Amino acid sequence: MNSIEVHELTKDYGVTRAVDHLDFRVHPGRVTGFLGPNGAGKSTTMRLVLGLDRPTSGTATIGGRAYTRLGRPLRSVGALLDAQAAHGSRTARNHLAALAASNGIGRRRVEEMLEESGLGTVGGRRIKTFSLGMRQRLGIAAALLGDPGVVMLDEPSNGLDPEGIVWIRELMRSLAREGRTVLVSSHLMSETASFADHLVVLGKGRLLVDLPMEDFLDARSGPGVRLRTTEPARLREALSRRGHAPVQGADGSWTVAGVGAAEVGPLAASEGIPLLELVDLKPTLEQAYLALTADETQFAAHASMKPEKG
Ligand SMILES: Nc1ncnc2c1ncn2[C@@H]1O[C@H](COP(=O)(O)OP(=O)(O)OP(=O)(O)O)[C@@H](O)[C@H]1O
Repeated sequence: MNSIEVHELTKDYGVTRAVDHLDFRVHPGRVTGFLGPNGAGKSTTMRLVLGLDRPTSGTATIGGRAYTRLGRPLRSVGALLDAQAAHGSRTARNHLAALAASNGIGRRRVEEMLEESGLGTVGGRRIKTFSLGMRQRLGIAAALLGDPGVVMLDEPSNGLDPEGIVWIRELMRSLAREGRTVLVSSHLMSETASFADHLVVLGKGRLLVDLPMEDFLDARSGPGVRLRTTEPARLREALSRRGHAPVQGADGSWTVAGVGAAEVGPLAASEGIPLLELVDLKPTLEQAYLALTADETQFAAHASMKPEKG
C-alpha cells in the first residue's frame, strides 16, 4: 500500500536525459539505499516522485497515487531533499508549526519532533543561524512531522556529527521496523552498508541494480578466504598444487582468492597444517559498488568505440 512505484519513468532536460525508462518499486518494512554516481538521476527521480517536476513520460506513484493527488501529503510522504530550502528568517519551531498547520497536524507533534531531532533547546532560534547539521536535523524533523508511511531522504547524513550519524542510522532502521517505506540516497558507502537492507543503483539515468544488499555483495564477489597459520610455507605449497596463490598481508595473515573456507579447511586438515584463523571474505559495499561502476564505465567506453553503422 505504501510502496513507491516508478514505471517507465523518463525525464529529459533539453538534450540531457536525466532519467531513462526507469522501473523499480520501493517496498515497505526495509531501508532501500539509493546509489549512483554524480548526475546518475537520483535527485531527479526523487523530485519526480514528489511531484516537484513532471516526467517526460512514464509514472511515479506512491501507493498507486501521484503525489499531487494526495490530500495531506505530509501525512503520507515525508521527504528531505534540500536542507537549505527552509526559510532562514523563521525560527525552527515556526517553520515546523507552519508545515503542521497546513497539513492538519497538531502543535504537540511540533514539540515532539524538535525533541526527537535534538533541536529541543534551539527551537526558538532563526534557521539562518543554524549549522548545516542543524538544518539537516530540522529537515528530518519536517519530513517525519506527519508520521508518514513513506520517507524519502536525499543525503541525510550530510553535515551531521558522529552522534547525528548514529541517530539517523537508528532512526531509519526503526522507521523500517515500524513497516514504513524508507528510500535514502547517499554517497557514503560504509554508511549505506550500515543501514540499508536493499539497494537500487542508477547509472546515467538507468537502473543498474535492484537487489537485496546481501545478494548484491554475493553477486559481485568470487570466493576468497583470509587465514593465519603457523606453517605458511607448507600451506602455500599445498594451495599452489591446486592452482591457488596466497598473498601475505601486512598483519601477517594470508588471503587466497578463488577458493572458499569449505575447501581450504579440509585441505589444511588433511595435510596436518594448523590454522589459527580461517574466514570467507566478503567484499565491502564500496568495493562491490566500485566494481559495478567500473564495469559501467568500461561498457560505456566500448559502446562509444563501436564504429557507426552506415
Ligand atoms: N533542472 C535541471 N535542468 C537541467 N538539467 C538538470 C536539472 N536537474 C538535473 N539535471 C541533469 O540531470 C542529470 C541527473 O541529475 P541528478 O541531480 O538527478 O543526479 P544525482 O544522481 O542526484 O546526482 P548527485 O549524486 O550529484 O546528487 C544530470 O546530468 C543533471 O545535470
